[in-house]
Amino acid sequence: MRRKITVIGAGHVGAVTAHGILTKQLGDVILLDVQGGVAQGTALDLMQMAPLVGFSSSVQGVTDYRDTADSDVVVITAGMARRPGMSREDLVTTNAQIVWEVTRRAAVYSPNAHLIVVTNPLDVMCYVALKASGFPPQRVYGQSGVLDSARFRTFVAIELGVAYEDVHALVLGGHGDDMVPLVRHAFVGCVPLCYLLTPDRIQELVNRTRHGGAEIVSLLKQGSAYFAPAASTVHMIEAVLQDKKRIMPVSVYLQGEYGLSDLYFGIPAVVGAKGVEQVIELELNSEERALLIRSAERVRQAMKIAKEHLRGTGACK
Ligand SMILES: NC(=O)c1ccc[n+]([C@@H]2O[C@H](COP(=O)([O-])OP(=O)(O)OC[C@H]3O[C@@H](n4cnc5c(N)ncnc54)[C@H](O)[C@@H]3O)[C@@H](O)[C@H]2O)c1
Ligand SMILES: O=C(O)C[C@H](O)C(=O)O
Repeated sequence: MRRKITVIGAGHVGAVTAHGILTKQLGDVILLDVQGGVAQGTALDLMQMAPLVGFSSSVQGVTDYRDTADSDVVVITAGMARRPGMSREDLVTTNAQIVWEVTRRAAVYSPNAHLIVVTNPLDVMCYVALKASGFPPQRVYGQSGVLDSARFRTFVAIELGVAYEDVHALVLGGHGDDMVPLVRHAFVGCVPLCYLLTPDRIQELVNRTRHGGAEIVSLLKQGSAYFAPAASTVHMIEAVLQDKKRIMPVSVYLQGEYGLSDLYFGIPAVVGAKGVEQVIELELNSEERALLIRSAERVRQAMKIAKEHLRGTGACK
């Protein structure tokens, strides 16, 4: 039997994620949006690729959560994207409300699903989805580090003129301007990055990675990136549905790991059929630890705003 994947939010990221799921034949897609015509129109457009691309899965655009019942994976992309001059945290109250509502409704119909959160500010929205769903943290996690790491790898590969897939690098921490690209853990082939570029040049690539989302927002002007974010999300869905046990940075609920508790934060994890199957604790030096703590502080500040907002609306205690 084919797997069922619901994508909530049929905007830029949602539509391209659905496209990736279909072309990789990962399962049937339900695309749900609060704007009915958007979900239906996008689904029809995607379906008409089938004879050309050769996939056999189906895609349906809906507005009714009953159509999402018994999904294996629910991807949450619903919400506002930022505009030039905004930080991701500026979206926190609007998107907390949306993510709370869509998660509660989806969770009722798919109590055994994995929830993969994409909406920003990412780490806070994962927390909102955890509380709204009541699911175990192992099945509620977020996409950010796969994208941030892909950006870092891309910039290094371009700089050195080597194949993108031969650059291995990890970006940890919150999905914000204080994210932590781990230079000591970056390799080109088997060669440490610090042997290949000067510290100043590496720092420039680190800074470009940290602001990689904002760079695209400032160019697009109407919204934020979506091709690489969707590809990153599909990479995670594939790891879950095919039980790949891939190691990737994921926003996971920390319960003491890295000395942090009760927050979602990007760290390397093993992702497979059970969701976040293992959290990997890297040996960090004092400078890396300090950067992670600064990033965690920023996530906590935005979490506080989200919690106060949701309490104020009566959504949660
Ligand atoms: N985590 C990441 O790495 C990452 C990357 C890119 C974008 N994002 C975030 O993903 C979100 C979506 O980005 P986008 O570019 O697709 O935006 P978009 O505006 O193109 O699409 C958002 C969609 O959500 C829908 N929506 C809003 N409220 C809804 C609700 N209550 N129920 C159902 N659907 C609802 C809208 O109608 C719209 O179609 C943003 O918050 C953005 O910041 C995160
Ligand atoms: O930058 C954004 O607002 C969208 C996303 O988080 C990204 O990193 O591209």
